[in-house]
Amino acid sequence: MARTRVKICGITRLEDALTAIEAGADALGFVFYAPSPRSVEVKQAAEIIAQLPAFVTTTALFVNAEREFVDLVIRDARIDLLQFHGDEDEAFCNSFSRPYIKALRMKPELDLNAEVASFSSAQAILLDAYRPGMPGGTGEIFDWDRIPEQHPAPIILAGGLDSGNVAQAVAAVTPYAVDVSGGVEQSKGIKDANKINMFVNEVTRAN
Ligand SMILES: O=C(O)c1ccccc1N[C@@H]1O[C@H](COP(=O)(O)O)[C@@H](O)[C@H]1O
Repeated sequence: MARTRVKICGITRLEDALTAIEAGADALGFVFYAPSPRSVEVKQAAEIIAQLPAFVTTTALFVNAEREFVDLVIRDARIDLLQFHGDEDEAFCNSFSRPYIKALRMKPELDLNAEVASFSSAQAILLDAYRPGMPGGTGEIFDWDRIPEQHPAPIILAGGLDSGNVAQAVAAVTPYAVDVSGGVEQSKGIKDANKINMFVNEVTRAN
């Protein structure tokens, strides 16, 4: 079985980015969604990213952003991958000069196979908890049994993960990667080094 990749999302400070990389994270996420408490300015993200070592994937998270804004972020920050967390359709997601992952929120009525099929150009599908009125970052888990054993695409598991449940999540779902934000924070937008280290260690232990 391939090693489960780890993405730490909601980075707002260089020290948190470097802590995550030192701990062994594969990818960092930057939230370009103003209502989020983890939202970053483009300049702020660009300055952090410019100081990162090689071989770390940088991800820009958007929620129903204007095309011009996505292009501006790509232009001004060294972004490797886009993450669309809103109601964007495949044509929009696939129209930029970067690969993308599409987040699907696990609404009770969601037809997962059909949704995944409608984003066949995505590099991976991120599955997150559903809470009405919140596009993500809920800190809540969902019923992992809803994910079929045969994954229709590479799955990034998200939603309420922390060092106390991530090993169980990896064992249950065998995702391509896990994504965490709130579970490794000391306060909104500020990461906790101990929590990051414990989280990555738990993923490693589960592999
Ligand atoms: O983190 C946010 O504030 C956020 C806002 C809007 C959309 C997505 C957001 N975060 C993503 O949500 C999931 C789960 O987060 P958590 O671990 O439950 O806090 C993750 O992919 C975050 O990147």
